Amino acid sequence: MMIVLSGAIGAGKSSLATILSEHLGTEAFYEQVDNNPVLPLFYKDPKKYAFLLQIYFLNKRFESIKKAMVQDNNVLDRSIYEDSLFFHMNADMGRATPQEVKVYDELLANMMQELPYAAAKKAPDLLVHLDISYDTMLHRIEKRGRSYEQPEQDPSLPEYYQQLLARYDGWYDDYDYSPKMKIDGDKYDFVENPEDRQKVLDLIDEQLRARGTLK
Ligand SMILES: Nc1ncnc2c1ncn2[C@@H]1O[C@H](COP(=O)(O)OP(=O)(O)O)[C@@H](O)[C@H]1O
Ligand SMILES: Nc1nc2c(ncn2[C@H]2C[C@H](O)[C@@H](COP(=O)(O)O)O2)c(=O)[nH]1
Repeated sequence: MMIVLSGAIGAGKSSLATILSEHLGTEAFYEQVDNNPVLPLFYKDPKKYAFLLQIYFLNKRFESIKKAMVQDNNVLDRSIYEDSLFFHMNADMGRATPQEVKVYDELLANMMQELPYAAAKKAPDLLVHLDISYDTMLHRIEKRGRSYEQPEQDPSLPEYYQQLLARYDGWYDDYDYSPKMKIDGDKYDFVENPEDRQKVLDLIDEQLRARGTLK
């Protein structure tokens, strides 16, 4: 069983990946963040580092998907399908050149052809999208405390976060690589509240059972 999680920054993907993998007895595969040397550089100088960061993420994501595919059961914290959303938004903000966009889009398309998803042999069994409001996003980013993501470090970040959330709405509506479901990340505190956690796990189990993925 392969489950992929999606959602904006601070939506709760890593937290839910841990909870869900423990619940299902599967392995969680996390995005490369704390040991990512390019991420702090990107936040300091997005125009200079947007393309490099994107290549870094794409390479790490591909590596992680290859490792995940070796296991039969896994949960992936963020899907490869969201990478392009981030990069195109940054490009639209003038942080990447049309040539960089072309190279990236072609590289992504090439790499996607190598994934078993492409042959529809092993599309994810379910995409679980964590939907959050802007206020929740800011609160969670603050709670987690990565310094380079804090709006006090850079007054342009609130606008960046708002744009990102707005793009996610359309992205989720258009996503059609696998079955999908949305969880209200404002409503359920699956990190601190055991009842909410159980409700979220029940919602996911229900979707997996309905599709015969979970007996
Ligand atoms: N549903 C939730 N309710 C309360 N706190 C949450 C929830 N989801 C995540 N958090 C908290 O928000 C912060 C960001 O969560 P994280 O799982 O790292 O998000 P993501 O991986 O999507 O960026 C963490 O401090 C986490 O404990
Ligand atoms: N420019 C991009 N930034 C990205 C991408 N994927 C993740 N990120 C950033 C956003 C956060 O600051 C951090 C980790 O994201 P979480 O949602 O896991 O907190 O990395 C990307 O493709 N491009």
